[in-house]
Amino acid sequence: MSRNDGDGEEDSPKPDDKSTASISSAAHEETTQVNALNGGLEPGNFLHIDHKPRLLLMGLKRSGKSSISNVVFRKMAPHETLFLETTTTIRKEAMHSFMDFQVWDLPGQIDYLDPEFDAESIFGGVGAMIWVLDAIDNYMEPVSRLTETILHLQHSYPDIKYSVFIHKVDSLTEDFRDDTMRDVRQRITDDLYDAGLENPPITYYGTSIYDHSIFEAFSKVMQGLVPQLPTFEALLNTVSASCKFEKAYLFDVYSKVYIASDTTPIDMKAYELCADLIDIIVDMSEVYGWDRGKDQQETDPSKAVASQSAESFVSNIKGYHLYLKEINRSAL
Ligand SMILES: Nc1nc2c(ncn2[C@@H]2O[C@H](COP(=O)(O)OP(=O)(O)OP(=O)(O)O)[C@@H](O)[C@H]2O)c(=O)[nH]1
Repeated sequence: MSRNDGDGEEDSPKPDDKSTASISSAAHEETTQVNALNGGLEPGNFLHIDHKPRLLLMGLKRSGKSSISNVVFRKMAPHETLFLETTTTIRKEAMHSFMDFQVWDLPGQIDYLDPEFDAESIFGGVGAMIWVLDAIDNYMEPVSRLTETILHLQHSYPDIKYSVFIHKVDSLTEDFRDDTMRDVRQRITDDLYDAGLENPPITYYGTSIYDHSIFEAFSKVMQGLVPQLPTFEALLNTVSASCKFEKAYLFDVYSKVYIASDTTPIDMKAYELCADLIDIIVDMSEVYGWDRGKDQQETDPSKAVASQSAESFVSNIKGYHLYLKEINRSAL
């Protein structure tokens, strides 16, 4: 697919044009609902059946956890989240990409630090925890709940990586957003320092479901769980250098989370355009696509890179040329 903007630009990229490759994985999602109570979370049952890195979405009620999960993994329109009901069960989203992830949305009303609670069933095997903090609400309680949680878990589960999504920042002015982010960060750092934990492994992101910030933040968190990240980055560096791309991403098409990118700085405008292009391609393939014998592709690497894979080129959109090429795990 290509487009000429009418000012004489040709469809093919020129060396000095901005070209961005988004290389996307064939992936699909599945969702399982499980009972949040201990009885429904027996280790060895579904928890440890496979060793997919697990990512937990935690935070107080109404902070926005389910909205994030629905917008990123189920393509829910952001305004539809206004009608979401309180989550009472753990919701699992599985992402089958170059690496299989599980994302668990934990109900806000359960006290996971209760000694009666079977912590191993939730936190055993967790790679990363995202703490969703509502930036437009009083954040004293979520900050103290987060620090309690980290202090409680740090000895038994020292490998968990923590991220704080300072969420709903679309409702804040830019200045207030920066102040809020600084303040939240300072409070968490101070509280943990007072409790004896210096330099906690926490990363902070300002997020909103109403723009691409949530996808960008999720991508960064996921990348922290990809052991092959340096290899992917090196491969993407090679692709960029050989093809004279300004930036190359490896996307999971269904979530628009990028598993890796080359090591040049992220250009948010280019990322947003790539994400929009993926939306268009996925929507069009749902209308005009055909069954491509997925199983055969998965098992036969030579067929995986055959001509049936999706490919798209968009010329000179806001000064960028976008090239999308579908690959899947067996092609690597
Ligand atoms: N302005 C704004 N509102 C948001 C955002 N994300 C979520 N919301 C709203 O926040 C409200 C609560 O969202 P939920 O996703 O149900 O919150 P939750 O954390 O899952 O709540 P529980 O299920 O009770 O634990 C909804 O009305 C959402 O529309 C955001 O980025 N910006």
